[in-house]
Amino acid sequence: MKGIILKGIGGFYYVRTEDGVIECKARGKFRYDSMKPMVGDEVDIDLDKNNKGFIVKIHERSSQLIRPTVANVTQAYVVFAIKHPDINFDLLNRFLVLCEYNNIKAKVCLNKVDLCTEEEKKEIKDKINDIGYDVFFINAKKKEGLDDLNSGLKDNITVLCGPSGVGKSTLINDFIGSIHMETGNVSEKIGRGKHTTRHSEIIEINEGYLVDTPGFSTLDMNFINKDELKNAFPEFDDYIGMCKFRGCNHYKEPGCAVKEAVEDGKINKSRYEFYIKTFNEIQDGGNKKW
Ligand SMILES: Nc1nc2c(ncn2[C@@H]2O[C@H](COP(=O)(O)OP(=O)(O)OP(=O)(O)O)[C@@H](O)[C@H]2O)c(=O)[nH]1
Ligand SMILES: [Zn+2]
Repeated sequence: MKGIILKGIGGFYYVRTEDGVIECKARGKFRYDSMKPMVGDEVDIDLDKNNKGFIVKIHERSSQLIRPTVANVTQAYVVFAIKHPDINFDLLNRFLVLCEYNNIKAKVCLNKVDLCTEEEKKEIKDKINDIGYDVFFINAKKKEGLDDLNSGLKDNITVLCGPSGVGKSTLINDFIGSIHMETGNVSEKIGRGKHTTRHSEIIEINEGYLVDTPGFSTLDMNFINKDELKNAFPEFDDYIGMCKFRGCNHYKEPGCAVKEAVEDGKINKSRYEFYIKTFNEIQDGGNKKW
């Protein structure tokens, strides 16, 4: 039987299958393996003669986050506030690069729309669309503008990320609150303390899954090397193979198609500058902690 791990506590894994959620243990081989089951894993399970579940196979992962520890996240809602705190574009770019690096599709959610004017909205939207990402304006406090984000959960494992104070917890509660109201199971999710350590979990919602804690906290600094960095800018993809030198870093090399595209205004200049700044932060040859 196939399923997906919703949560893991104390050696037990709760696996969503066609026949409901089944409590499973991992077969011995996984305990000694570096590849332990993770929340989000697609697994095969067997039932023994006492109807106890065992994980017998873990399918290949498309992505693997460390904090929270969740496999196969497909999508990130990258949450920033329009104001309070103001958008820090450097930080936004970091989140976007981390998403690309982790093979996760990013959608930019701009919260606290109640605090800005239409002109301000347009200006920010143009800027973010220009670097190639969709923008969703929301008011998490009043649960406004959430329809597209709610329907976007379908068929995805979604994590919310973004800096402190932008409304991530409010938004997670908006999503989870609606589902728990539907199922009448409100109590479990109320009063989730900020400082209590808890296991992460993916919550079934709108035919998809939502990671119930924010990911990529600003403290999460991933390892990334220069080639991985280059590949984390989707706007460079159109120019792959067009630079004069193979393995061009789009930096000081002559005949660089990416640099030409920047000069022609086809690639956003501030994103390119962010690329160069980050490139310089990464030491030659090896991985450097951001
Ligand atoms: N004006 C306004 N305030 C909001 C909105 N959404 C959330 N807030 C407020 O913003 C503050 C921060 O919200 P949180 O949900 O705690 O933010 P967070 O991103 O989870 O913050 P951390 O836990 O520090 O990472 C709270 O006081 C919220 O009430 C909104 O749409 N408009
Ligand atoms: Zn180049």
